[in-house]
Amino acid sequence: MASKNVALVAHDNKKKELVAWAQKHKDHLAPLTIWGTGTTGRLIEEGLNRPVTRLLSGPLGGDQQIGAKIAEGAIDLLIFFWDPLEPQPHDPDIKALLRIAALYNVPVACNKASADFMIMSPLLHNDYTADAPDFSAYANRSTPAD
Ligand SMILES: O=C(CO)COP(=O)(O)O
Repeated sequence: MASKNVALVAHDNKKKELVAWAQKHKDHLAPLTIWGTGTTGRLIEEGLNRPVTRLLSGPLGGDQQIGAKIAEGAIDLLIFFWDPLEPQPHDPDIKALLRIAALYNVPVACNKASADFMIMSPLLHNDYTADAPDFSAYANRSTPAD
């Protein structure tokens, strides 16, 4: 079975929390391929001492790159500790990332408790595959498969 892919993203005030969370769940993360936005990815790499596929920093387009990977079906789980107390310069990109994850039926954890539930779920570690997104309500929208 190909390894599953998890994207880890955190805003600056939440980075320490995400690194500590990742260290706590090092064993659960071990079989997964980890993706991350630029700065988060570097901190996770250092914190776990293992490679992370790093994209651009969020404000420079990293959220959009993660969103594109989701649209391509490359991400199985998004853990995104966004900051509920501080506006970000790239708020539209953050909204877009959360939107695309909802659209493509990708599980999203936005805080430690939901991340705990998801990373320890047997569904993630067995051969569960989420339903493909159902676009039938949007019959006029074309996709490359049409
Ligand atoms: O801004 C981010 C997510 O919206 C994260 O970007 P960095 O990981 O580069 O800080």
